[in-house]
Amino acid sequence: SNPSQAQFHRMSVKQLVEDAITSNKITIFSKTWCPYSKKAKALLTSEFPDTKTVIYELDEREDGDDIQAYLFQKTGQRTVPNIFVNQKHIGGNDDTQAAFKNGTLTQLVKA
Ligand SMILES: N[C@@H](CCC(=O)N[C@@H](CS)C(=O)NCC(=O)O)C(=O)O
Repeated sequence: SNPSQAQFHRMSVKQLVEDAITSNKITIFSKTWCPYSKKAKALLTSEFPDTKTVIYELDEREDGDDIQAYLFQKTGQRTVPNIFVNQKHIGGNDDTQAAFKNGTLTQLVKA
C-alpha cells in the first residue's frame, strides 16, 4: 500500500534518530532552555570529552516535535533530555546521573 505523506515524514525522522544513535557513542536529545538537559549535557561533555557525542536541540529544529514524538514511540519517554549511550536507551537526566554514580554509564562508554 501507499504510505501517506505523514508516514514518509515520520520515516525520515526515524532515520535521523536511528542514524544518530548508531553513529555516535553518546546521543543527547535536548532543549536549550531545559535545566535537566543542561545538567545532563554538562555531566556527559565534562566526564567524556573525547567520546563521540551528538546533541540535538529539539527547540531549535522544525522537526523537533516530530523527533520528540518518535522518541516517545521508541522509548516511552516524553521528556527531554532523552539520552542513548552505546546504542542503549539510558533515559533522562535523573537516570543519567544515577548511571554515572553507579558506574554503568562509564562501562557503556568504554564498551
Ligand atoms: N526527570 C526528568 C525531567 C525532565 C523534564 O521534566 N523535562 C522537561 C523540560 S525541562 C520536558 O521535557 N517537558 C516536556 C517538553 O518539553 O515537551 C529528567 O531528569 O530528565
